[in-house]
Formats: sequence, C-alpha cells, structure tokens
Amino acid sequence: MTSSSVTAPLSSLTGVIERITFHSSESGYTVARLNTGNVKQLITIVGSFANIQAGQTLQLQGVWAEHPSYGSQFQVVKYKETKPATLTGIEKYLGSGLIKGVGPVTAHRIVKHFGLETLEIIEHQIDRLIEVPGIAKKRIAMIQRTWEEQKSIKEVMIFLSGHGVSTTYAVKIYKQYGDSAIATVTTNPYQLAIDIFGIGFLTADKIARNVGVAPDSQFRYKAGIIHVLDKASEDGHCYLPENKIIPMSRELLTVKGVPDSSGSNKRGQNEDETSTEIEEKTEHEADERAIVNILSEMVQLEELIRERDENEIIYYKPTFYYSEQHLAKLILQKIENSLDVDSDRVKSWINRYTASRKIQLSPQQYLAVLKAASEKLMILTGGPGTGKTFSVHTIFKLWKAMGRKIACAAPTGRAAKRLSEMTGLEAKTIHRLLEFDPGSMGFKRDLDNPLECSAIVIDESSMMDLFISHSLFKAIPKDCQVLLVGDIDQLPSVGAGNVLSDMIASEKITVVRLTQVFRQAAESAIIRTAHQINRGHYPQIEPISMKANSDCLWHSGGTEPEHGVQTVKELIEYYIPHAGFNPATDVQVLCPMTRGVVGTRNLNKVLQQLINPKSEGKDELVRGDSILRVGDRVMQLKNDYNKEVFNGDLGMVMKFDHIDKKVNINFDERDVVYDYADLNEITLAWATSIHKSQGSEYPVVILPLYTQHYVMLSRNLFYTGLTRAKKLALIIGSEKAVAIAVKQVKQQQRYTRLKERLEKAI
Ligand SMILES: Nc1ncnc2c1ncn2[C@@H]1O[C@H](COP(=O)(O)OP(=O)(O)OP(=O)(O)O)[C@@H](O)[C@H]1O
Repeated sequence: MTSSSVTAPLSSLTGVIERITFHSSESGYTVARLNTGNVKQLITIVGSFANIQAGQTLQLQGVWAEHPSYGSQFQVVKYKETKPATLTGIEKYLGSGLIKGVGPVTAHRIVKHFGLETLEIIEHQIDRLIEVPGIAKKRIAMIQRTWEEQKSIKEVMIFLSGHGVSTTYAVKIYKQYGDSAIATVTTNPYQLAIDIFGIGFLTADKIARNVGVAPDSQFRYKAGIIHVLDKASEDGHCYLPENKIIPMSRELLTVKGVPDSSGSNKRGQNEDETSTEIEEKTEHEADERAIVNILSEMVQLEELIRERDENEIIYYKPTFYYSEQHLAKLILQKIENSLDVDSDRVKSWINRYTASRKIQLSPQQYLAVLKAASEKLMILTGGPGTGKTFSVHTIFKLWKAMGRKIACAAPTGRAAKRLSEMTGLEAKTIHRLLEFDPGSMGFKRDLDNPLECSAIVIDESSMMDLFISHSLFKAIPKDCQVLLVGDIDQLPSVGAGNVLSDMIASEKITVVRLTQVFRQAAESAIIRTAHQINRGHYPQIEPISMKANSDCLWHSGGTEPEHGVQTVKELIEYYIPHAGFNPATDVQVLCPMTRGVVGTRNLNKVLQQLINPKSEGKDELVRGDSILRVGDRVMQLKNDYNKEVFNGDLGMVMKFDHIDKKVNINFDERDVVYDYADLNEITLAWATSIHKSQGSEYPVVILPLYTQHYVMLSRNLFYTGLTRAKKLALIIGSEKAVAIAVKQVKQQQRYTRLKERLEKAI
C-alpha cells in the first residue's frame, strides 16, 4: 500500500473515512477526509488505494507533509482496514449495503439510539430495535434475516478485507463460492479473475501474494499467460504469436514494487495502474525459459492450442481455436452448393415487382436480389445511403414469393429495432433469436435444435464477433439461406475476431458491394461527408453558425482538450436547444477514447452536471468518486444473460431502493433490477466511446476529435462515429486531428485465422 517513496520515519493514524474527495479508478490515487474522533477537524489523507469507501475504519501509516495550497496532509504509505470501533464506523458499516433493511438513515437512527452497544444489541437482543423510531416489526425480521446471512460471510469479509479486498468484491466472492470462499481464495486466488467480473489478474495476484503464493509459482505463470491472451482478445485478437505472448507474459509476471510489511506491492493496487513516482526495485524477474516451458505444458494439457501458421508459432485459448475452426467448417459446408433456382423466373419476378411498384433497381441492387434467390450464403455490403435497406426489402418480397420462412436479427437490440422498423418484420437480437438459456449458460438453438426458418437476414453483421457468429451458424438449418448485411468500412466487432472482413477477404463467399449513393441520401451532408472520409479526402464540412442548415457541421473547438469540453458544454446549453433538439433525449456525445479530458469518463461527469444535475427530489447514489442519479443515461458493460442486458445496451436510471440496495434501470421499456453490488456492470453514458456506439443511431451526435486521441484516430473510427448521426452531426476539434483520422487507414491488425481456414479448409 504505497504512495510515494518516503524516507522519514512513519507516523500512525486510525480513523474512519468520512468522505472521498477524489479517487482515480485508473491509478488508485485518492484524496479523502479521515475522522480520527473530532468531526470538526477532519484530516486530509492522500495516497494510493485500490478500493476505498466512506465508512471504512483504517489504520494508516505515513508521513505528514505540507501542501503549498491545501495545507497539512497525511501521505499514506500503507494501510489496513480494521473492524469499526467508533460510532461513525459502526454507522457506516451498518449502512454500507450489506444489511438489507438498513440504509444510511436507519443506520444513523440505530447508532444514535444504542451507541457503541449497537452490534451487541443486533446480535443478542434484536427485538430491541423496535425502540428505534421508524423501525417496525417487519423491518426487524428483514434485518434479522440478513444479519444471520451476513454472519456467515463475516469471517470471509474479515479475511478478505485483511487482504485489501473491498466490501463489494467480498460480497461477490461470497456469492460465487459460498462457504468455500476462503478455501478458494487461499488455494487458487487466480480463480477469482476467471469467475468474478471486476476482479482481474492483478487483483488476484495481489491476493495471491498476500496469502503466500510465490511469484514464480507455476500457478501464477499459467494465470499470467491466460491473462495476456484475455487482454489480447479484448483488443479483438483470437490468438497471439509466440514472439508476442512470451515478452508480454514476461513483462506481466515480473514483479516490481516497494514491498511493505503486509507483503503487498504497488502492482496489485489497481487493474489499470500506470504511472508511478515510486523507486521500484525488481522483486522477481520473470524467466523466459520458464514461460516457454509452461506454454508447452499448457499445450500438452490442452489448456492452450499451439498451431504453426505460414511464418510462426501461435497460441490460442481452446475456446477461441475450436470456435474459429468450427465456424470455418460450418461456413464452408453452407457454401458447398447453391440452391437450384430457375433464374429466368426470378428475373421475371423482379421485373414484374419493380414495374408494379414503379421502382428501378440499380444494376448492383439487381444483382443482389438475383443472387439472393439462389445463394445459400451471401454478403451485402455498402456505405450509408447506398440502398442496402432498399435491396433487403426487395429480397424479402422475393423470398416471400418463393415461400421462404424468414427470420431477421441483428447483434444489438437497437439495430434489431431499426431493422424491424425498416422491414416491418419482427427482428430480434441474435442472442434472443438463439434463445439463451441461463440454466446451461448456452443457447437452446444449436446444431441439434436448429432455428425454424428457411431464410435469415442479419443486419449490422460487421459487429458479429467470433463467438456469436459461431453460435449463429451452429443454429442455422442446413438448407436455410443466409444474407449478411453490413458496412465493411465500419469498425470491426467489439469482441474478438474480424468475421465479416475475413469472410470477404477469403473470396469464398458471394459478396455484392453497393457503391452508388442514391439521390435522396446524397442530399445529406452526413452521408456525403462519410463517403469523403471513406475515400481518404479531408471532408468539406460547413462551419457551425446559427444560420447553418446543413445536417453536418464543424466547430473548430481549439487545439486544447479543455476547449473541447467547453465547446461541448456550449453546444448542449445553447446550440442544440436552438436547433430544436432536446439535449436530454436526442444527443449522444461519442468520443474516440475513455481517458483524457475529452474522454468519456470526464465528459460524463461534465454532461451529468449539465443535463441531469443534482436536484431536490431526484434520488442519487454516491459510489467512490462517481454519482448515479435518477434520470441518468447509462450503458451496460458486459453481457448479462440473466438480466438479458448486453454489452453496449443503453438504459435510464429510474429509482433507487436504498433499503434493499437495488436500483431499477429501464432498457427499451423494460425495467431491470440491479443489486448495488452489480453496479460495476454499468457506466454513465451521456458520452460513450465510438466503439460502443456501433449498431446504434442517434438524432444528434457530437463528435470531438483531438490530437490527444492520436492512438485511436482512424478513418473507420471517424466514419463509424459520424454515421451514427441521423439528423445532425456536430464535429468539433482540431483540423490536425481530422487530417490524422482521415489519413489513418491501417486498421489495427487483428490476429485471426478465419480467412486462412476458409481459404485452405484448415
Ligand atoms: N433503387 C432505388 N431507387 C430509388 N431510391 C432508392 C433506391 N435504392 C435506395 N433508394 C433510396 O436511397 C436512400 C438510401 O437507401 P437505403 O436507406 O436503403 O440505404 P442504406 O444503405 O440502407 O443506408 P444506411 O446504411 O444509411 O441505412 C433511401 O431514401 C432509399 O429510399
């Protein structure tokens, strides 16, 4: 638990965290106010804390320092959490969320009434709670129940908090493993990283070191290698070549830090820890030979799959390998033969249909409809306004005339909704189409129980990652025709793989490319600009002004990110209402990055303050340095099959139940209930990343582009962000950043072998 390299003798302090002034979840850097007994003289403490919450009683060691602006501060070098001993501690502990029926107000009343005896009374004479104003018998029964449950987790909690694990995670660990929690944590702490959302390798590693697992243990090396592959899959990779996995594992497994008496070290402080001023010394230099040996052992045990591609040795996690291999096989089976269809009859149907509707298909569209009649698998791709929807509509009519039973789906709820609106047919998310079964954590529709349809269209198919593509192809009946529609110039899927691009690049599958932009569409500056970007031209965008009537406008928001924040604020406050839009419902800010001043994290705070500020009667929940308020727009960050909410889904906070510790969030007219402990699954979404916006459309998009976003700037990022806007796109930032984005074509390479498997039937 270190914060800086300090040579002065350490002083000690014990107190209760009264409030957290600042906490960076990135670096763990925290400024908090500590109550050591005198509430009028709170002490400012500064240091690095992985998890810190108001109400924790902490024993701290550190040094006193004088800050030039803020005065006397206690710089924490190490700390440990202790059981609450003070009245405030008991009150915060009771109201911390662990005991249902006790919120902060009730906790205050109980402690006011019973003082230091509170815990004793709850333990042995719980009926006496009736003496506390506002507590009825029913509530006492609820408190009693959860107190009993809580007793069994108390031991686990004390153990875990002694090892730096926060209450929230301790509850999750207990929920996951029950009475074997301590056994799991002591024998295989790395299991936590696999089973518990929010605990990563670094936290598990910290716990492991605390419970005495040696840094060179095989256990640790294996977990580290898996972590490297998991991280790579978050960047879209399905495997890693040997010349990457070895140095990456080596770096991860080398332990640097300033050991303290409790054996913990700086590395474990936070999943994202980056910078440090600490003088680090190497405690354990990871051994390359050991990594190579363990890789081989894992291959033998089939914990990893090793393959040799053209040039190098590559390593897969088995699920990725088998999914990629099987997906390729299913695709190849599908394209083995096309259907025997009389093309003259199809042509005459198209002619009759277009004549009766007084429409004319472009030659590319004509080809798409003709091929869709007989191809078992076809890809239809094109940019905005090139008539994909128009073509799909005609294909539907043709399929219907051919007697096909049609199914429609898209990777996200929003894309499915749009597809329904456009086609008039019921469209589902792919997850729903495949009927997810929470019991088996798998899909009910698969090879043995395929979908009941003879033609299927998937819109926004560029968003399909390896796993959902594999699940989908497993569930598609043998003779069913498949039409994948998508815009190949958009960003690839958030999840691992580059499925649509790989399928196209293999040249094994029929692809129809629509390139002509239709007149109605070409009237939109959003669409014209998108095509300019796609061609690599610096886009001609009209500067913003009150008189402008283009749907795509440019605001030079200065070169500094701070100007960007100011510009976003001004647009939301003045321009957007003036242009006839509602900032609370119509606008989405899309950022290239999460971090930084014009990143989603910071902008969300700014926008929340602006669009949904604190107000009388609007309930809220303060968690660390973030606030969640009724009316906030939020985004789900992982697939939660039980709640049926998926990565990227947008919702709105409806109400809090501070007694039962639950919050209702509305997703697409459906209320979903979250335990407070699960709130790390969601984040504020007034601003979201462009990556997460794929498949969604918004009336108004504000797109800040700054050179600070350099690492992320690319043509397809800019293009994807811009084309999310349906009525108005406001691009702000520096011209240099726009130029960099337009020039940067190199899509970050994704390590996938679907293309090769399709080409060579590997
Ligand atoms: N053959 C056609 N004849 C006349 N109008 C057409 C034709 N094809 C498309 N359009 C019109 O062009 C516009 C864009 O077409 P459409 O919406 O199908 O494109 P899209 O590729 O689906 O675009 P996006 O990806 O932005 O949804 C629409 O107004 C559509 O009615």
